[in-house]
Amino acid sequence: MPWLQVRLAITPDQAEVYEDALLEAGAVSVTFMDAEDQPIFEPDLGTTPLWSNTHLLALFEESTDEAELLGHLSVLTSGALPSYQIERIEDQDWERSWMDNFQPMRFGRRLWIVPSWHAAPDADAVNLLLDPGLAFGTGTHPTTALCLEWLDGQELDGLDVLDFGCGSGILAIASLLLGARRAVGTDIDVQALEASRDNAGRNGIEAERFPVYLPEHLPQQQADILVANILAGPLVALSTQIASQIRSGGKLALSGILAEQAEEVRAAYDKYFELDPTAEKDGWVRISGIRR
Ligand SMILES: C[S@@+](CC[C@H](N)C(=O)[O-])C[C@H]1O[C@@H](n2cnc3c(N)ncnc32)[C@H](O)[C@@H]1O
Repeated sequence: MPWLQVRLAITPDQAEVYEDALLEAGAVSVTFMDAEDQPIFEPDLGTTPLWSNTHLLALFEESTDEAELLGHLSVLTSGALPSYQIERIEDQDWERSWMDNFQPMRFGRRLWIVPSWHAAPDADAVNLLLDPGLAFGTGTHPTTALCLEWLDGQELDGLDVLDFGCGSGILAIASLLLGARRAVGTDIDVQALEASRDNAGRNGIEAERFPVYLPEHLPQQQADILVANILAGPLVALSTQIASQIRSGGKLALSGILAEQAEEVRAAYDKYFELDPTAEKDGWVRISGIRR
């Protein structure tokens, strides 16, 4: 059955009012989505935080009259309707209509991230097929992009990689497709581990080449390459562990760090690594280096 989908661009403080108004206007479902692939980390207990730019997607039955619906919403929100889009969508498409915005992207020279439902623009490139599921990591966020560009520039043939905070598995899978022998992923979120396994399968990577673990079960092995796109706080707290999981001469790339946090993170890693100059993209940075 086709549906009428209303998409509203809102800020977190508007969420409750608009969710209530949409339900009252007859929406059969209301979903919140990140408009910019921004991570939300460690919410305070008892809170349900939303992204600073959130999209609210509401589905109405196809027979719903658009003009009547907008009039009703306008009254319910005291005339302050935010910017909106209305479209008619097929039943099988509605959950995934947002994916239209996720297009193939190239990182560095060889690597493309290709949504799993899209044809690869360059069949001869290194194409990573991705369906992020509920986990973070599509390449649209600057922190992921910084790590993918770094990986594309490395000689990874035959190396072992550790992806700390693997999310969708994007960095580990990219490493494997770029020639790594094996990648290990770890994440505190079981949905991320599931998404990583699914995305590995989608790229023809056998489970033995990309085992994933909750941090408490992560084997204490040393990798040749370690990537960690987490956040400055955890990266500083984890610096000793992260350093212990890279062999001498191995390489590290960290991201999830805001430009103003770069010095604090560099200070925590400086004693273990010969650090490269900090790379920056849209206010986020990457810190990389070689294990002493
Ligand atoms: C910004 S996402 C990065 C995902 C993917 N690696 C990427 O680059 O797009 C950070 C991920 O780290 C995970 N995470 C946060 N703290 C962690 C910790 N202490 N140990 C392991 N994973 C952690 C989160 O659950 C999330 O999936």
